[in-house]
Amino acid sequence: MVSAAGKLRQLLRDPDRIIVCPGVYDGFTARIALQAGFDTLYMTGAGTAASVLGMPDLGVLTLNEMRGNAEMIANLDRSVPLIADADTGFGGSLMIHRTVTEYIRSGVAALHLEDQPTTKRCGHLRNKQIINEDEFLSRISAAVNARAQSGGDIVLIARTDALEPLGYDNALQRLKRAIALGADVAFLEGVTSKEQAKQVCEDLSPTPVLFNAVLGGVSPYLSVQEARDLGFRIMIFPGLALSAVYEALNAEVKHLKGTGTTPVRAGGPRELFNVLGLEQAMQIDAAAGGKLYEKGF
Ligand SMILES: C[C@](O)(C(=O)O)[C@H](CC(=O)O)C(=O)O
Repeated sequence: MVSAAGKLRQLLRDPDRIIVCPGVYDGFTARIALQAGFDTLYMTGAGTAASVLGMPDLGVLTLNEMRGNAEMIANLDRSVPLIADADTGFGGSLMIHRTVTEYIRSGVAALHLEDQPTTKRCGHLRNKQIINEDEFLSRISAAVNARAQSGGDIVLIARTDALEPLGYDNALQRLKRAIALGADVAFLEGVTSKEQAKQVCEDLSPTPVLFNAVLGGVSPYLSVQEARDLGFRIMIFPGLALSAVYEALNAEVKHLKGTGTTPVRAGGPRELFNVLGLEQAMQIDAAAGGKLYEKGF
């Protein structure tokens, strides 16, 4: 069986293709994206912090929390590769070794590692701090070595947040050196214009470059087609599910609080459970000779 990373590598081999990954952060949002037919997913750290901890994206998640969430999402449908956030790698070289090894064991197809200190913040917030280049490259080396020693595979995405504090040339150099060490994909966080977007894809060619579509963030709005035309090979939408849930639920709780009523809906719990695999659950029981669900629900 081809590994999750192997599947993602196959998709990356087609130079005309852009891999589109809706950002999900739990089983439910992942199932909704899978049902819509996406063939790759992205697990957002910001969304994981929000859903697991009820906290903002400020480097408070531990490896176990992030890895556990990624493992659950990656294994809902193992034919769909999951790209997962690994923030700063959660510590020094030994921790990064452990992070990469455990993400591989968990069935994650790709992870991104960045050059912020462990007291990081979302890349689209202001006044970011940055670790020095040698430290960043040592993170990347630790990841590359861990992959080689694991006997498995994972696509390594080097992310730099150096653009805002240090400028384009410095950020580009970090990415080039990370690629030379064995990173497979480059991620320039917080691209500020379409010209810069095109430039980074050209400057790093033929290495695939990822575009982080944070709606309302510092980067220009790009459609999938525009991102592809600019040269990007992967596009993630980290805030997609978070914003949709926030807007929809915010309106509903306010409505309930204000009026004491909720909207009347056609679909009940069965429709939601169908998205979550009700049919497969029935089949599993029937295949084992069970009669629990033979009359349906
Ligand atoms: C991609 C990202 O790391 C994430 O956690 O999903 C965030 C996105 C966000 O906070 O909206 C980032 O860009 O830093």
